Amino acid sequence: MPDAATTLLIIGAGGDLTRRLLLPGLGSLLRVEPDRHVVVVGADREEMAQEEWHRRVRESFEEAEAPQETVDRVVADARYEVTEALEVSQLRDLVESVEDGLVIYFALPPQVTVQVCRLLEQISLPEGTRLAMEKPFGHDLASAVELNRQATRVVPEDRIFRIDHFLGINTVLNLLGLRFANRIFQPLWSAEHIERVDIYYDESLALEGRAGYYDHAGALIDMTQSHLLQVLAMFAMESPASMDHEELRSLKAQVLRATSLWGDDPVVASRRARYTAGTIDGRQVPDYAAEEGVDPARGTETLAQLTVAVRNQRWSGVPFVLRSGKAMGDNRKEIVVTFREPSHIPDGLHDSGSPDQLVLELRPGAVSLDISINAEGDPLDLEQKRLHTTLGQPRMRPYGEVLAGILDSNPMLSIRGDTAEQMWRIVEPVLEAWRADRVPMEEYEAGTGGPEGWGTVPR
Ligand SMILES: O=C1O[C@H](COP(=O)(O)O)[C@@H](O)[C@H](O)[C@H]1O
Repeated sequence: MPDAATTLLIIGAGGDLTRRLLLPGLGSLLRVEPDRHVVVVGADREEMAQEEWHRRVRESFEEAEAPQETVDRVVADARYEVTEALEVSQLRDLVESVEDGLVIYFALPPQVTVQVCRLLEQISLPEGTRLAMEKPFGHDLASAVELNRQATRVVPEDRIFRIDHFLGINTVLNLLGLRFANRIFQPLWSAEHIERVDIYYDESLALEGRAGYYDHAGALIDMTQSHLLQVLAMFAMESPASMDHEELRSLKAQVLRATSLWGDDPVVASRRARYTAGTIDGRQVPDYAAEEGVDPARGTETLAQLTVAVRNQRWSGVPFVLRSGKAMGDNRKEIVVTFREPSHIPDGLHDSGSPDQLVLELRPGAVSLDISINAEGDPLDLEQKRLHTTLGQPRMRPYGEVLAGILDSNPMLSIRGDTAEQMWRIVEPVLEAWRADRVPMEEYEAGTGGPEGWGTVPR
């Protein structure tokens, strides 16, 4: 951890993301590394009293259980600047008011981020300035290309940090250890032994007051285009020689370049649905179209399923099914690896009839192996049994891990520009097909497992 101070300048500091994720994430990092020297400067166009900013920072840090001494020190250095970031003179004043190593954190929608980047080009930034950007990076492939072009005119690519907090989730990072430090899995990790891979991120949460953002994004952009494709890349990439960030990011980019829609057809490869009124854990959830702030005419999906192929020698013919939804009955957040049938089962051995499966629970963290063994009775009668272990508690919140990387100038847990473009390339045909209504919008009752028949691989 470097001794030098970093200024974390959050543009869009008044928004929901700063309060819900960024400040608590930073607090959790300070819990683990209480001596870190960071000056938190919030900037937004709305007036906010310094006391109010200090209160928000303090509350978030305390909630994350950062030590009191650290909280007091960081709060004392923190400040808020009323700034219209789309005014170049105000932006210049803001940047010039910062003394120490600067990270500009765009807690803004992509359309605004690109405009601020354009203005930054006209401003002389302190040496070594880093940019950190929230997803989505652009709203389609063309805008992602433009955002990348614009951002790299401000600072070089290795100083741009595109945030994906899933890369800071311990169970996602654990894919590296599980795959590359265990002889037992290395030879099995290919189409020769694996029949299919399902990546689920079903949430029982519904809109939670986020219609302003979510109704424009939908499940596909909110989760699949970003987080789930990153999980897929971690799952399917080739083996690195070391944990070098450039190598890891290149291997992820390589696998995403090889990824395309199943059957090369968005109609075959995708499904979408929206929740209707229902009950989740005794809580009444209204029809999505009736949620506050939703424009029913927009036709936003709250559940998306995408089947993709990774077209290389390792994965040829294996479907990867990516699914995520809101207002689901279960918080099913896991990767299910289904192995092929054994090549031969001796006559007289009574198999369980169920395939071997490795289940990697992302939240909460656990690993299970479902295999056929004799549990009781006739020793030649097999049944499916689960070997199960839970993972330890994460040392900090995912945003804390990601922020540590940014503050230390280590891009390992952030998305490289070419990768962001690849993720849009994969989903863009689906978005077009959905806009043209070529894929029906299905419905599911809130609190259920989604429409019937999902989860099967399309033919
Ligand atoms: O980025 C997002 O992620 C969350 C799910 O991640 P979690 O760490 O909170 O489980 C999702 O609910 C949200 O809609 C999305 O924007």
